[in-house]
Amino acid sequence: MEDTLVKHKLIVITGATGTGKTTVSRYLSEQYAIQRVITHTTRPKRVGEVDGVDYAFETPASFAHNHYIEDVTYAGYQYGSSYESLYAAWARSAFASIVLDTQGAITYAQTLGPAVATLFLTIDDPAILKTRLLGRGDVPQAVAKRLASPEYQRDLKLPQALCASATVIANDDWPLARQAVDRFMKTLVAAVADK
Ligand SMILES: Nc1nc2c(ncn2[C@@H]2O[C@H](COP(=O)(O)OP(=O)(O)O)[C@@H](O)[C@H]2O)c(=O)[nH]1
Ligand SMILES: Nc1ncnc2c1ncn2[C@@H]1O[C@H](COP(=O)(O)OP(=O)(O)O)[C@@H](O)[C@H]1O
Repeated sequence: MEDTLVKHKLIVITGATGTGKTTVSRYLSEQYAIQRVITHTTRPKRVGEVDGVDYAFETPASFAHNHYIEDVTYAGYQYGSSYESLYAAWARSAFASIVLDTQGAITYAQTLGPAVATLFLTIDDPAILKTRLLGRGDVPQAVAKRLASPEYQRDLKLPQALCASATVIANDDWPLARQAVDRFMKTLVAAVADK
């Protein structure tokens, strides 16, 4: 494990629902060939989502069979990140990315230490998030349930435990956010090359 951590980086992307975590992880994959760590969930598939690409979709029974680095309950469903998925991503590229809630982001920062670089996404007016979720094609009842969850409220704010280490990116405007991601990547690549 020690050896693997020296040679690899994990970009943890966190923030509230709809702030653009998936958008950033797709951008990192397309622009920088950064592998996405596929996590597991019991929530129902949304329109357009593909099993094994967006998530490993599980039943409550099958969810229990994996080996998790951490797992959480978010808005009534289970989510977990497995060792198998992390190592599968790292086997294909030195950098990988994973999308987590803030609880998971704290666990990863504490467990993997300097191997982790955290991105926290924010938005100036959270009221816009509802429009984004509906625009994404989420079912209105699912959006209402998500926005009423304590996890949603919690993830709007950068947790104290990540204040010193996370890079905060405002995603009110995608072209500006994309530039901030590019600056973050430049710094990260330079830091790794320095070692
Ligand atoms: N801690 C943790 N959070 C996860 C995991 N997989 C997904 N999440 C987070 O669970 C939350 C809900 O994810 P999802 O249902 O896809 O909703 P979305 O954020 O609106 O796209 C998001 O904050 C995800 O980042 C995981 O394995 N562990
Ligand atoms: N800056 C932005 N302005 C407008 N829409 C955006 C922006 N960033 C992302 N989106 C859109 O908002 C929706 C939610 O983004 P997504 O990346 O799925 O968020 P998350 O993974 O954090 O829930 C998607 O339809 C996405 O295309």
